[in-house]
Order: sequence, then C-alpha cells, then structure tokens
Amino acid sequence: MMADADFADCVELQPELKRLKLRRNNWDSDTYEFDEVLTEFASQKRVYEVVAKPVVESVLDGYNGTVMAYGQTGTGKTFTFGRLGEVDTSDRGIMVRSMEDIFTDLSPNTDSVTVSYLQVATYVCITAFCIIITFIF
Ligand SMILES: Nc1ncnc2c1ncn2[C@@H]1O[C@H](COP(=O)(O)OP(=O)(O)OP(=O)(O)O)[C@@H](O)[C@H]1O
Repeated sequence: MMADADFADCVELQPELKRLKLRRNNWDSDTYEFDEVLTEFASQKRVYEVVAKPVVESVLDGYNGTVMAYGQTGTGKTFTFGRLGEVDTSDRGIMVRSMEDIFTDLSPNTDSVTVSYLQVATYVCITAFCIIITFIF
C-alpha cells in the first residue's frame, strides 16, 4: 500500500474562490478561474440554478438559449441533464427543471415552445449533451 505522501491529487477544486488548480508537480501549478466551480457535493438544484436557470430566464425574455455538457464518458452528463427524479424529486436534472420553470411561466393560449435535445459521441468517447430551448411569444 502506498503511503499518503507518495501521491497527491493533481486537480484541486477551490469552489469558494471559483478556481481550479492543476498541479504540474510538487512545486508548480496552474490556476484557472471560472464563473462557478461546483464540486461533487453540489446538489442538482444548485447546478441548475448556477448553470441553466439564467439561460431559462433569458429564454423567457425572448432569447434563444443553449445549455451544453461536454466531457469524458461517465463524468455525469446524463445524470446532470436527464434525471427525472421519479423516486427522489431532488434528483431532477436540468431538463426537467428547465421545463418546470418554462411551463410555469408561459401562457398556453399565446405561447409556443420548441425543445431540441442532442447527444453526440466522438470516437474517443468524449460526449456532449445539449439542450436548446426556444420560447416563441
Ligand atoms: N452528481 C452525481 N451524483 C451521484 N452520482 C452521479 C453524479 N453524476 C454521475 N453520477 C453517476 O455516475 C455514473 C455515470 O454518469 P452518467 O451516465 O451521467 O455519465 P455520462 O457523462 O452521461 O456518460 P456517457 O458519456 O458514457 O453517456 C452514473 O452511474 C451516475 O448515476
């Protein structure tokens, strides 16, 4: 068994600073700043509020919106977007939460909604998951 001192995480998340640190080695690292850094402890609600809710709100103001997840296979794109939350409603993903907010806001007699959903896989198993929402008044 390896002693703790023999290895260290090469990626360090600093959510409170909205930063991600990539260690090159023990004495050198690069730091990247983001609009938001979400850890594995972030709830589906928090992810929705940070990532997709602003897009939904702008859609409801008449703009087109796209939310896209991109990453290696198994990193959680389907979980983050597609969970229905049938057993536990707190599991609901971005697509369900977006629809809830859009259909709460619209007037069925005058408004029309189109939703496109796309999943693509590249040959190295990096996949992208995308929802495009258009709200037409
Ligand atoms: N935030 C999370 N909390 C708990 N489990 C998660 C979370 N995100 C992903 N998982 C689990 O990790 C596994 C892989 O997630 P998922 O299928 O969403 O990955 P993916 O990026 O869509 O993969 P692929 O590109 O192969 O479709 C699943 O078992 C899923 O339940």
